[in-house]
Amino acid sequence: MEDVDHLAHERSKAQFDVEEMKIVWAGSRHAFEVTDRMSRLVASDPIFRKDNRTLLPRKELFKNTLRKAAHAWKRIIELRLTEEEASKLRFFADEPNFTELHWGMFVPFIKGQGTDEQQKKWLPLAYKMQIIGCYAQTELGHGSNVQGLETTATFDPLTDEFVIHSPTLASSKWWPGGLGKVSTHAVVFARLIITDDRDYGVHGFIVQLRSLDDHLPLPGITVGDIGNKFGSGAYNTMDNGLLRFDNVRIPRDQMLMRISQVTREGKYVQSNVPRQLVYGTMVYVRQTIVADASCALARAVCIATRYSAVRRQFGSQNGGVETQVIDYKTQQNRLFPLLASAYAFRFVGEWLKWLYTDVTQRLQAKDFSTLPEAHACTAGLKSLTTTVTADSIEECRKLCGGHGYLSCSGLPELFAVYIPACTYEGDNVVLLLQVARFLMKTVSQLPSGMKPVGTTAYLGRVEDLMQCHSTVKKAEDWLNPSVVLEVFEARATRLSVACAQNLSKFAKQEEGFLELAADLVEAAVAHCQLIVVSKFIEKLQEDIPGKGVKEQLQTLCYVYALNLLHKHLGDFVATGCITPKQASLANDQLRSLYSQVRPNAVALVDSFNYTDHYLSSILGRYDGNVYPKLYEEAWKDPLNESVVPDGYHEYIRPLLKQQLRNARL
Ligand SMILES: CCCCCCCCCCCCCCCCC/C=C/C(=O)SCCNC(=O)CCNC(=O)[C@H](O)C(C)(C)COP(=O)(O)OP(=O)(O)OC[C@H]1O[C@@H](n2cnc3c(N)ncnc32)[C@H](O)[C@@H]1OP(=O)(O)O
Ligand SMILES: Cc1cc2nc3c(=O)[nH]c(=O)nc-3n(C[C@H](O)[C@H](O)[C@H](O)COP(=O)(O)OP(=O)(O)OC[C@H]3O[C@@H](n4cnc5c(N)ncnc54)[C@H](O)[C@@H]3O)c2cc1C
Repeated sequence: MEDVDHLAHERSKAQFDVEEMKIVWAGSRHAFEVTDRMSRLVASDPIFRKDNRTLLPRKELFKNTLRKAAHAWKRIIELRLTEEEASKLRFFADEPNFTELHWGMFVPFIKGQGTDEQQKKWLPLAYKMQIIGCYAQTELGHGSNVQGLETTATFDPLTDEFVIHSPTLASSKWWPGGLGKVSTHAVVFARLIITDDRDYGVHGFIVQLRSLDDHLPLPGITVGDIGNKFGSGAYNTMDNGLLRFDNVRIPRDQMLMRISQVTREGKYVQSNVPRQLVYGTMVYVRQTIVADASCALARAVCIATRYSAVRRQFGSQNGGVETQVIDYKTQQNRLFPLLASAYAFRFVGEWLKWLYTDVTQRLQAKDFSTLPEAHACTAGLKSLTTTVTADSIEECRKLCGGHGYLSCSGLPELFAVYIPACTYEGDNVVLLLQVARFLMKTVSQLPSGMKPVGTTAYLGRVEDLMQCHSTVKKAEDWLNPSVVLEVFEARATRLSVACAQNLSKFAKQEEGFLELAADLVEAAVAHCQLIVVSKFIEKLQEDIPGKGVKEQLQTLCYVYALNLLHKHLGDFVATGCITPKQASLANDQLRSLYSQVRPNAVALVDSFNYTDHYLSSILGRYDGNVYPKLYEEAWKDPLNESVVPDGYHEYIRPLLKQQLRNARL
């Protein structure tokens, strides 16, 4: 097969230093080097092959995942990889499996909620994978409403134990990843009941589920997989599980006791910390999901951009070549905002990581003041970025036309793997309602002179923002960060204030919340979009080296903001932040920005530095050699192993003969 770069011409048009942009995308030179090394290590190892995933029956698929996870662990030990390198290796192995929950939730939960003694006991076992853990919170009948969980943990003072029990079918644990077939232990969320029969609400407990000798469930435990999920391959590599307890006894010291304790005498002692800290692992994971959203979106956009540059339709003159579909303004209008969103989510993800680290340090110093904001930001940005990413993967599939529907485009499996992100770690609507509560609380405190800080600081300028009008007079006026920021702040303020005013008309605030939920969600989205826009603008204040790199990012930042403005025109115009004329100027400016993105588009997706192994897409191949490889791939399908298909003699031949006989009659 020829070895040429079909996209070389595209790459030659780039107006910026791609190698420097790769470093901006990775976050630092060090991060770039680690990511690059780990992605190549995985790509060159045949055990991490994944091109056959969608064709394997579930049992084989699952066994193969176990094999890969074991191999990944072996390589991590052999190569003495650091925690950072190991997590990148798992990321590029690119197959959801139990280790995500072990490292991503079980370990962080013990770190966050365990006492020093508990950490000393459990963490070394978990770090060496001598035990494998999962996070068992959700139940068959209860997911979003954590306070409604039914599993009980009743203290027995006679034996100094907790008795873990599933009182109803609805209380069966349902969904935890890694639970179905692998985990030996789980962090179990259960209602704490003490001898006085008082219910102290949900707490976390470490429960051993399976024997460390023969992997059989321990007495009183019923455990299994919940069954096949959406799509082929995809998330079916994960053993999401079900779990029931029949009066299972665990020692008292297996309740995670950093936040609250039960003494030997059965006394409940609450540390001087907010009870919401029991939800801390969710805050941590939501923050990581935002960073993952930019990776998944970038992956889909990389495939769609490269393919749009390869694919040609219409426009041939005098027998010449047809037009590259990336040159159509409609294609650009659908694709370039997604490219801009990938970068926007990357930077807001970076900032959220900083916010999370900051709040963690404050918590250690017993400063809980920024916890509500950290909760609102992680919940809101998790919701916003996963919703957009899930929708955008599907849009990228459509941008690739018919070929996008082939498994080997990589997009169907990516979509199937990604969409549950809109549900897990908090349903996206439920999370936006949490943001709305935070906003309503902030607005209600304004009259008392309370100065909002952090991401709600803009609400402190409520009087100005309720009245301001954009000064834009010509299209280029939109290319000004303060002009853009002001309209996003004004829109978010006006939507929040309108909700607060409407809420005040209800005698009972909770009734108002239920009735106005749809408006509240819109106000929350406006607030979250403002955060993303403002963090992109802040990123551009940094010193960014490399020829043309900052200019490209500036262009993408305006594409991101002006496209949002165009999509939510109703909000911006109805709240009087901009006039219809200014909206039309924004649209003119957006079109002209697309022309600036166009020559750089392929280089901008090259800057993600994804290997062909990670992309697993023929349409998104680095060399753009799409048609020969699609042709080759078709012949690999098991259906093409024989010229005449199995079933011909039973079903096709008799049918044809019957039709022939009928025709003769
Ligand atoms: C092609 C192949 C590709 C392969 C790719 C492979 C890569 C795949 C992608 C990456 C994979 C990433 C791994 C992810 C694994 C997923 C694992 C999933 C795990 C789970 O889902 S675990 C279960 C998660 N469950 C939830 O999130 C439940 C959601 N519900 C809640 O969080 C709460 O119940 C609530 C927040 C909705 C309500 O809480 P509560 O009842 O207590 O209610 P109130 O509303 O009354 O709140 C009281 C006050 O507490 C504050 N609060 C609430 N939560 C928090 C918090 N977390 N932190 C701080 N404060 C919190 C509220 O704001 C209230 O405050 P107020 O001041 O009193 O108003
Ligand atoms: C792939 C996957 C992996 C998972 N992994 C784990 C895991 O490892 N551990 C674990 O414990 N759990 C896990 N979960 C469970 C997950 O956390 C829950 O599914 C999630 O929290 C949503 O809860 P739910 O399913 O109860 O949805 P529901 O709350 O029943 O939502 C159903 C619908 O009702 C709406 N709704 C609910 N409440 C409200 C409200 N107050 N106002 C307005 N609308 C509302 C929602 O928006 C949604 O449209 C996983 C789920 C999936 C899909």
